[in-house]
Amino acid sequence: MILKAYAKINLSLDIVGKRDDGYHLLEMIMQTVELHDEVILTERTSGISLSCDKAYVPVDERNIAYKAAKLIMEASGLTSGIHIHINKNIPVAAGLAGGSTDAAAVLKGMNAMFSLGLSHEELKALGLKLGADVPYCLEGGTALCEGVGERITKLKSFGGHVVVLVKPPFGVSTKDAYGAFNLEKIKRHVETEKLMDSLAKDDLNGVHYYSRNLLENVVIQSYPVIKSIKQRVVKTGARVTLMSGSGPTVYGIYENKETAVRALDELRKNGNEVILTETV
Ligand SMILES: C[C@](O)(CO)[C@H](O)COP(=O)(O)OP(=O)(O)OC[C@H]1O[C@@H](n2ccc(N)nc2=O)[C@H](O)[C@@H]1O
Ligand SMILES: Nc1ncnc2c1ncn2[C@@H]1O[C@H](COP(=O)(O)OP(=O)(O)OP(=O)(O)O)[C@@H](O)[C@H]1O
Repeated sequence: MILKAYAKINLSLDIVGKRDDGYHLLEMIMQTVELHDEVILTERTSGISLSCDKAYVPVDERNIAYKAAKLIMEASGLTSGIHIHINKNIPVAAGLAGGSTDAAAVLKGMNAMFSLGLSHEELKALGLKLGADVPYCLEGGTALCEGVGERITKLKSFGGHVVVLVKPPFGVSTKDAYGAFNLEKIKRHVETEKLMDSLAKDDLNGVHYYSRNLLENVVIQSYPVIKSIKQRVVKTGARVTLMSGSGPTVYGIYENKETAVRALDELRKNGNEVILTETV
């Protein structure tokens, strides 16, 4: 079974509280982009094995796709085994939910492949055990995500917009990004309702005005280059520019493909990985 595991960008990320276990309560708008990993599932007699076309991705129990297979096997009592192969196209530790989306694909794929009969809600509950972004990855599209990310409200699709992703040559740990954040210092939160209105009207001026990510400033403190990448993305004509998730990927949303294509060479300087994609 071959599955497409799509990346996401954050059109916003607001932090509204903190749980006793250290997890942050969020209000964020997530958007799927066309960029995806390919996850190939093959039945084997027993056990779990994993391979990946990129050497820097772990292929043992540390891989979240491996953990997803283990979890769904335990939850369903499945005795057959599985081989997972990942063709990795999504940059790693990038704020694009690369690992979470592979895990979501394994949960969804194995449920279908072995007719395990788990409901969508049951899959989401299993996904949440693996990571806060997994329930959204099972859903996809344009969505408001609350709680730690698991309370999902589907929104009118903001699909069809041209996006350029700019990933500088380093990763950011999600844990460190949240760890550096101080809620008491925040004076102005994201105007999520207004952003949702702008998205529903496909109003790029409004999206530009209201899209915000509260992790952006804390991550820029450690990696100031993210700020200059944002400025460069704006200069190439992007209508909306923001850091995705816990970073370091910065994205630009462009009015049309021609402007985006012209931006690619300029943004590729300084060792950045640059990917042309679109919202879906
Ligand atoms: C930054 C985002 O990608 C935005 O969508 C997510 O909030 C992160 O989701 P994720 O990578 O699936 O996160 P997890 O793997 O569950 O958690 C990694 C670490 O991030 C922090 N974390 C994560 C989610 C959340 N709502 N609050 C947090 O404080 C915790 O310290 C946790 O140990
Ligand atoms: N299937 C996987 N794909 C990519 N990275 C994985 C995978 N499984 C485990 N990892 C490890 O997880 C870490 C985070 O990578 P990932 O790409 O999931 O981060 P991210 O894009 O920032 O995710 P998020 O946006 O959900 O925080 C990396 O250090 C990587 O080695």
